[in-house]
Amino acid sequence: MNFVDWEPVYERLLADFGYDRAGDERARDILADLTRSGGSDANPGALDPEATGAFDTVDGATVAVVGAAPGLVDEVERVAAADLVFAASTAADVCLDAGIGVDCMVTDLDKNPGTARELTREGVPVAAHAHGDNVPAVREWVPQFDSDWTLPTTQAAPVGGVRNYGGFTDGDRAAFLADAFGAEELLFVGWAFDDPDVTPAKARKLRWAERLLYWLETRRGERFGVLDGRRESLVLP
Ligand SMILES: Nc1ncnc2c1ncn2[C@@H]1O[C@H](COP(=O)(O)OP(=O)(O)OP(=O)(O)O)[C@@H](O)[C@H]1O
Ligand SMILES: Nc1nc2c(c(=O)[nH]1)N=C(CO)CN2
Repeated sequence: MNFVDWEPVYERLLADFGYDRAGDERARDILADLTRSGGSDANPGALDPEATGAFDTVDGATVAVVGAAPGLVDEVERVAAADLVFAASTAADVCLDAGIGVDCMVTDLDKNPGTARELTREGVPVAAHAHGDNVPAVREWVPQFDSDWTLPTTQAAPVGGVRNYGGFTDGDRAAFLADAFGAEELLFVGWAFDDPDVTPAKARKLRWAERLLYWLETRRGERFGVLDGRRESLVLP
C-alpha cells in the first residue's frame, strides 16, 4: 500500500475513533527503535521481506485470511482449500490447536503475544503492529521475539523497517499484507461481522474491517465471498 493512498483512509479512521495520530507515530518510532537493524542485542533488527524473500510464496497463492470469530473452531478445516494461512491474533491458536500450520500471524499483541513469540522462534513471520494504545505490549513483547521473523508494522507513515501495508484490525491487515505480496486469491475463514457477543467498541472495529475489505476487493477488482449480501450497506472508506 502506497501511504499516499492509505493516508486519507487513515485520517477517517483517526477521526471516527478519536485516536491521536501523534500517539500512533510515537508507537511506530518505539517499534522502529526496538527493531532497528544494528546487530546489537538491544536493537536486533527485523524481518526485511524484500531482502529475505520471506513472503515470496505468497505471489500467486491462495491465502486463507483467518479471523477470530467464535465460529472459527467449527470451520477452520476450510483453510485446507488455501495454499497459505495468515492468521489474525487468536485465530493462530485455533489453527495450531487444530493441527493447522500458520504461515504468518498478524497481531497488535493485545491477546496472545506468547503465541506470536513462539511462532517467531519457530521461523514463522509475525507482523507485529504498534499503535497509540499498545505501547506497553510492544515494549514488553517485541524484544522477546526472534527479530529475524518479526515484521514491524504501523498504521501511520512507514519509517525505516516499520512497514504499512494498509488495514486496521488484525484480520483485515492480514488481508492487505497478503495482497501486498501478490496473493492471487483471498479466502476468508472465521469471520463474523455481526457477532452479537462482541463489545460495542469491537463491533465498531469490525464495521471498519468490513469497510476496508470492501475497499480492498474493489482495488483488486475481485469479490470476496465474505462480503456477499453485505455490499448494499457498505460505503467505501
Ligand atoms: N466476530 C469476530 N470477533 C473477533 N474478531 C473477528 C471477528 N470476525 C472477524 N474477526 C477478525 O479477527 C481478528 C482477530 O480477532 P481477536 O479477537 O483474536 O484479536 P484482537 O487482538 O482483539 O483484534 P483487534 O486488536 O484487531 O481488534 C480481528 O482483528 C478481526 O479482524
Ligand atoms: N490507536 C489505536 N489504533 C488501533 C487500535 C487501537 O485501539 N488504538 N486498535 C486496533 C485494532 O484493534 C488497530 N489500531
